[in-house]
Amino acid sequence: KWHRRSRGLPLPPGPKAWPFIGNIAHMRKSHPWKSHRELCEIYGEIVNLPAMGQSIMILGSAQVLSELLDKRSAITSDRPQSALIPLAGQTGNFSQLQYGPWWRRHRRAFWQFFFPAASERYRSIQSRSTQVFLRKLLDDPEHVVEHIRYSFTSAIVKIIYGLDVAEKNDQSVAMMEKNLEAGEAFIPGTYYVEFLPFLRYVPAWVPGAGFQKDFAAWRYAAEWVRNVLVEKTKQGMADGGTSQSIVAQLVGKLDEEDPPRAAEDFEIVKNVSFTTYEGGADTTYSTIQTFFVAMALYPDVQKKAQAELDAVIGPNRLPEHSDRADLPYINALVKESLRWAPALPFSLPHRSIEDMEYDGYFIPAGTVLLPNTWACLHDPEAYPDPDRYMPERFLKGGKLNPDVCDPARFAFGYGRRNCPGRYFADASLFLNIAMLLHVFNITPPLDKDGVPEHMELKMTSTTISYPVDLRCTIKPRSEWARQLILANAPQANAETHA
Ligand code: HEM
Repeated sequence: KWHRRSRGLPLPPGPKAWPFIGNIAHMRKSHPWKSHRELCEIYGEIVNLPAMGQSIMILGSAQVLSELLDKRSAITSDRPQSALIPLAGQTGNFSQLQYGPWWRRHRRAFWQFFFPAASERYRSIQSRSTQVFLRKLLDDPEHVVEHIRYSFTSAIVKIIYGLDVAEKNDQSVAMMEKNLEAGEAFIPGTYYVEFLPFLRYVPAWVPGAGFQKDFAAWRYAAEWVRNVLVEKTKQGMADGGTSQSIVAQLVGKLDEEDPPRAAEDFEIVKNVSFTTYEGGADTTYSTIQTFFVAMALYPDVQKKAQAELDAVIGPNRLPEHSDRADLPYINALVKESLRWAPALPFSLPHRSIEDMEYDGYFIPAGTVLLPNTWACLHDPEAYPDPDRYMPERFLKGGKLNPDVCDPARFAFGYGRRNCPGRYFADASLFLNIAMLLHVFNITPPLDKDGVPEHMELKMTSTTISYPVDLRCTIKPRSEWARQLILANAPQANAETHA
């Protein structure tokens, strides 16, 4: 039967697999995108790496990604269904849904608010949250990580739910943060229940089953975010406070004449709002953090960017979205920040739903396809000297060079599952980078004697990867920059609404 299915074609090559556990050791390696690139150097652009009875293949080149995930997207856009998804409360996260009509309804509901023109509607909210971010950095530069988080959360929660987030002790933020922690469960090999699903039935009191407590807390947080925030928006719709939000618009379209359909659509409202925060939070957060590290390590790049901002914007105002076309170097910085240390180095796994052939090899239906995004963005042929942060690689004659492959092509994923929030994310990155560099100098951390400390880029080995060390010195460029921040800082929300 196998011979008929495969038509005698071999599986792609790969390292020798152990009986039953297969290549699980390869899956559990730290920074697997680096070790998997080494495997591709030995075996080729597609490597067979079965583990625990599951067919798994690494896709390690731009060519194979384009052929399998973009061109054959109709049969490679499914997701593997891990036992961890329901355990961690992520059943409502549509980025985890199987390819099919139910996923498509979610994606459509999302896309109507985030296609390129729709994404422009959020520019004033993005500007406001970035201005608050500048003010927070001015007052308290030590807590840059918390300020990045607050800036993104306040913008996205306003857009999705129409709610204001308090600066401190906001219950919604605490719950969303707890829910994001569930991402840890998906780091391959963290929990054995991923490979031995029967473990999910072991009660929490059994020695060694402490993981059940982690999962219960994540499930609680996920359900809280899915239900409570949507209810708050519905309450706010009565007095108009939240009526511009995505949730309010989706709720307004529910067909009350058809209760079963309305009930399904309401589930989609809850899932889409939940996924918007999950999809955008850690990714944008990671890329902005990477940008801070790059600026501290590459002062020449920073100076060039500031020279461009001085010439185009000047000292009397902050950059805006409408300045984008006049700021090619800043645009190059956005691209290089997405490339240098991608937020999702391994993207998200895809899964094939039909048998297929590629380059003389057989790829059976049900294979998990792992895209090595990091390897493509660090391919020395496409991006010479890839470990160096060098925005100039995207420029020619002072303009963006269309001949250099846009990192967005890899960083935002592939085919029908590619990131539907990419236009929103890109606008957010541009505005943050332009505003930050216009008013701040970012340099390495100083020791107690004021001497710059050693700094390097080290990324976490997690699905969404971010810099391990973000200590840097952030100071206003001069008195005019300080005044500009103060003059533009909107009042942040001091009260908790929860
Ligand atoms: C720098 C920022 C971002 C990066 C690098 C990024 C990257 C990605 C990647 C690699 C995927 C998986 C694609 C695939 O499976 O092939 C993805 C999926 C997704 N992203 Fe983003 N993303 C970012 C920001 C955002 C934002 C701001 C939002 C929401 C406003 C968002 C919403 C989503 C959603 C909903 C999915 C799931 C799509 C699906 O499965 O159909 N992302 N993103």
